[in-house]
Amino acid sequence: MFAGEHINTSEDRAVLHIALRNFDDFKIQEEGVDEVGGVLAHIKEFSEAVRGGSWKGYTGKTINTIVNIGIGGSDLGPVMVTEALKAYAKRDLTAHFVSNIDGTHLAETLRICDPERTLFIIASKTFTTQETITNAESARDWFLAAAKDKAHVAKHFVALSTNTKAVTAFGIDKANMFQFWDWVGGRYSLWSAIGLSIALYIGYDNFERLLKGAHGMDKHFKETPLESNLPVLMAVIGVWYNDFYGSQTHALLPYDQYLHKFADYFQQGDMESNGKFVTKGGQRVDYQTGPIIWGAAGTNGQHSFYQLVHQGTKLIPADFLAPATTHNPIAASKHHRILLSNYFAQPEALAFGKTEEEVRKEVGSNASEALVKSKVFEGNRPSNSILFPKMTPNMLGALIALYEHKIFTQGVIWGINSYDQMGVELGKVLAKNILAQLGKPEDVKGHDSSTTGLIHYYQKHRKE
Ligand SMILES: O=P(O)(O)OC[C@H]1O[C@H](O)[C@@H](O)[C@@H](O)[C@@H]1O
Repeated sequence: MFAGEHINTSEDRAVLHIALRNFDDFKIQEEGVDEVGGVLAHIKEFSEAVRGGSWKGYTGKTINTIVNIGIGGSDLGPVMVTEALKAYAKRDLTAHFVSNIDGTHLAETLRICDPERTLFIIASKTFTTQETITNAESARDWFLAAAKDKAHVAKHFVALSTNTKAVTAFGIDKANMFQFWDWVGGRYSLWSAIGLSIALYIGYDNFERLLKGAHGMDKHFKETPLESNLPVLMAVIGVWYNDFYGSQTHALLPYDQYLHKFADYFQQGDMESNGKFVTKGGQRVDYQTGPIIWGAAGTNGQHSFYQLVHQGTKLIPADFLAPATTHNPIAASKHHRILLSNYFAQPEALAFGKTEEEVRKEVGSNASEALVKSKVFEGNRPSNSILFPKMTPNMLGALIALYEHKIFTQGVIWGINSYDQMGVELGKVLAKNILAQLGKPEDVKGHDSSTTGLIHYYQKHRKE
């Protein structure tokens, strides 16, 4: 990976998200790598102009709202990072993220935007994704309904993409385009131009700290002996439970409200990378590959799904993550102490449980056998605990890179290509065919009885 080899074999591409945060440290040979510094300089210049007020809207007002329009890797990274680092945000710049094609997502966002002070960021590696382009066109129509003159689009729309031709065809000036390259996978792209919304929200200096934190983990991963290599340790522990103990999922449980989107982010990062059933050589695997990633911020999960985690019939390896120091020490950090006491207690309970003997002592001799049995915790349920000083840009960068390299290592062990995503294509093609048939019942052709019946029901009951 670090040498720029085309390890994304099906697409004949290098995998070089590490080059986006390299700061000329590792020598990397690949076309475009030498342009990373220029794009970062453009991000710095632009974010400082918007945040400093020198970039004005079409009526001369400053920008106080950014709307990132993108989906998947062009949305989830910026969403997770801007939430995780909200403590570093200027509170006079609001960030919104529109991803779903459901008109509700854009409508509810535009309802609270002022066209004179809103900057739209059209984020799309391919600049062909149907949801993003449709949302971008509707946002442009909304803007022009107020601004009237197309010349004003340049002040309120920028693009993040590898596809210059499509960007200019959409009507965004090349000067307002922030470029990245094919060797940046969508789910690994928050370090690239896709991170513009992050730089606008927390400032370029903090965005750079995020990059440098990730670079530190890159160096650790590249240089540390396997037995002390954090991504490798997490990878092999995960393979151990996934492939030798049959666990089907892996829970990410951050005891930090700022990290409440962490599991959402790695649903794409892990499941779109390692949700594969064919090896790079084309053989169907006869072993388990990528786990189902899920999770929620603690302590909320404890009041939702921990019953199953503790006493269910599923083995669920879990990562518990927490900062030793909070950004919000309200009530003299009483809240943080309670949060952390739970962060320490849950893995202990999962590992060591409660024996029948301990339960009997608690409930007394009159208790029914059924009651005693229902209060036993079998324990022996595995978890990793990750504790770090504070949720800072540098630490978040290191944490994300830790998981990126864990995913890489597991993909290597499973012999799969972690960097293509053939599985997202079929649904798109079928949807396109169905879209063309939604007019009249007689247009509906070539589907199974269930799909046909559903479409006919929709055609009968819709009110448009
Ligand atoms: O950034 P784009 O090109 O709009 O793609 C958005 C998303 O589309 C698909 O779901 C996949 O290809 C994802 O990997 C990608 O992140």
